[in-house]
Amino acid sequence: MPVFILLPVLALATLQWGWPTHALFTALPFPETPFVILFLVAGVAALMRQWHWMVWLALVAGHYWAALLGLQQPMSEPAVAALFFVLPLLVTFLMLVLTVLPVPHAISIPGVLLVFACFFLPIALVEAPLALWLGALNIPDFLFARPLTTGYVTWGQIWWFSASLFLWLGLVSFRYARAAVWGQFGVWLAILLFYVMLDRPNASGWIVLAACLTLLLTLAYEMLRLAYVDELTQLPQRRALERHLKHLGRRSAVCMLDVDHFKQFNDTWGHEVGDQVLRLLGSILAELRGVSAYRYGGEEFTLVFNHNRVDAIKEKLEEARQRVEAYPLALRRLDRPENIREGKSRRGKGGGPKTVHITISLGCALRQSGDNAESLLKRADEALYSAKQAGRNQVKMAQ
Ligand SMILES: Nc1nc2c(ncn2[C@@H]2O[C@H](COP(=O)(O)OP(=O)(O)OP(=O)(O)O)[C@@H](O)[C@H]2O)c(=O)[nH]1
Repeated sequence: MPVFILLPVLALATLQWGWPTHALFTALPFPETPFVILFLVAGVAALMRQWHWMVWLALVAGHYWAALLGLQQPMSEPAVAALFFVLPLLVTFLMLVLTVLPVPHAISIPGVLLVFACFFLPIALVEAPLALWLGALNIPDFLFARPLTTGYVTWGQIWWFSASLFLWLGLVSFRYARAAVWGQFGVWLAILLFYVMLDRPNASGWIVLAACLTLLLTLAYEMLRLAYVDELTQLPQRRALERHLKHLGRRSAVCMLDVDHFKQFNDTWGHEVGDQVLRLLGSILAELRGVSAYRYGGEEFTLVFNHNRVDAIKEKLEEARQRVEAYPLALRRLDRPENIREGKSRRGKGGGPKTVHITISLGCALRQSGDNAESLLKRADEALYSAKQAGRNQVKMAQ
């Protein structure tokens, strides 16, 4: 899980509380540091074609500018207190919307408009008569009360932040456990931290640095996954396998496996269902303990064992074969009727979605003296070929 993406924010929070007077926090290298860092990260994101981060960078920049313009005066001024109350609510809301809804490409007209909106909306709040609006809304007084003797955070903000925190935790743990959402969560945490450490020197600048570092880590993690992880099955792909094979121990084994009659399966059920099968196979292989699974390419997968105990290897491969064979694959989507009337007439006639079963063949080679990665894979491939010849749905060990 890419939790480490939150490290910059957690480190800043820890340092701020542990060593609030540390020289690091007394000054930034130069006043424009946050904007320079924002442009640098935007440059890296553009170089990597990760345009979706532009909207987030615009929002962080807009928030920073709004904080510089509106939150540098005493909190006793009603306009400042109102901005302090409303700005985090707006930014949190925008961040949640940007995480949940699809964002247009940043180099399209809607994308550019969104980048501008995310930058200027927080700044526009500085000029808006917020104190007047809040007064007209008849918000209960206790929401403006401060529960802590230090700092300025109000009960209203605490409620809002807590509700948002639950939403974020739901997003990162259930629907999307992707690095991008952890990065977005990290940026939000950085903004949250700003309101807690508002009275510290250069708080707004340090928050921008923490948010930018979070985005950089997210970018690095996303790029690493792009290079090493197969998008369809979520297994490490061939490049990762090659690295593993380079450092293979003397006692090891490699197994090649592929789906039986997969061409026929694709022709019968369509490529999309074929993809569904590969995804399922990926998740079954990923769950096997004591073995590293890779997508070799197409419908071929590779398993690498860091030992050469034949019985244990055979048992594990047999376990994989049986699990795949026993798994009932529901063909819900393709079984869906062409028109509504047909669908209605079928309903209630029982049966549920059609299920199919697939099988795999496996060939395994134990590493022998003089074997290199290439020869080992070749022998495993030959064993796979003999499993196919022997009737498929079985395990064969190379001689
Ligand atoms: N859906 C889907 N199909 C793929 C993918 N990669 C490769 N294939 C298909 O896998 C099939 C492989 O077919 P073959 O190599 O002839 O093997 P097979 O039909 O499985 O026959 P045997 O291996 O002898 O049992 C081809 O039809 C490819 O199009 C993929 O990512 N998705």
